[in-house]
Amino acid sequence: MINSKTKKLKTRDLTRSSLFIALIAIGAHIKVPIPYIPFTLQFLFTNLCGLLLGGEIAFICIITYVLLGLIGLPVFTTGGGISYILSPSFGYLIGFAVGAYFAGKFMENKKYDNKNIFLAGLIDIILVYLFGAIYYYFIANFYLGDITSIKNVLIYCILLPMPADLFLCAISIPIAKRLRRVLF
Ligand SMILES: O=C(O)CCCC[C@@H]1SC[C@@H]2NC(=O)N[C@@H]21
Repeated sequence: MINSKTKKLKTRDLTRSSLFIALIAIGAHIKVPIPYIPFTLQFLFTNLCGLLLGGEIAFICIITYVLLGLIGLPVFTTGGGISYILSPSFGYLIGFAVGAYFAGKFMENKKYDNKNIFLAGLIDIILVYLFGAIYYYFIANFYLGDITSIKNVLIYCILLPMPADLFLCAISIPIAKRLRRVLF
C-alpha cells in the first residue's frame, strides 16, 4: 500500500516536473539567432530544474523533455522529431540532462547559498558545453559534411554563447532561492 505522504510527494514531483518541461520548451523558442547555434533560454530552466528538483528528478524531467521532442512535439529550438538526433545541436540537449543531474547532486546536503548555487551552475555549464561542442563537431564534420574546424567550434559553440549562459547562471541564484520558498 502506498502511504499518503509518498503519494503526495510523487504528485508534487510530477507537477513540478511538468512545469519545468513546459518552461524548457518555452525557453527553446525564446531565441536569438547567432552563427552556428542560437542563443536560447533553455539553459536557465534546465539549470533551475537541477537546482530545485535535485539530480535524479531533474535528469528524468529533462530526458522526458528530450523524448517528447524526439516523438515529434516541436519543443526544441528548431522543431522536433526523431531525425533531431542528427541535428548538430542535439548534444546540448543531452548535456542539459547530464549537467542538471550533476548540478542537483552537487547541491545535495550543501548550504543553499550564492556560492554553492553558482558553483552548481558552473558544473552544469561545463557539462552542457562539453556535450554540445563535441557533438556539434562530429555531426557537422562526419554526418553533414560541413567541414568545421575545432577553432570554429570553440568560437561559435562555446565562446560566443557562454557569456550569456554565465549571466543566466548568476540570475539563477535569486530565482532559485525565491522559487524554493514558493514551490517547496
Ligand atoms: O536544438 C536545441 O533545441 C538545442 C539548442 C541548444 C542551444 C545551446 S545551449 C548552450 C548554448 N547557449 C545558448 O544559448 N545556446 C547554446
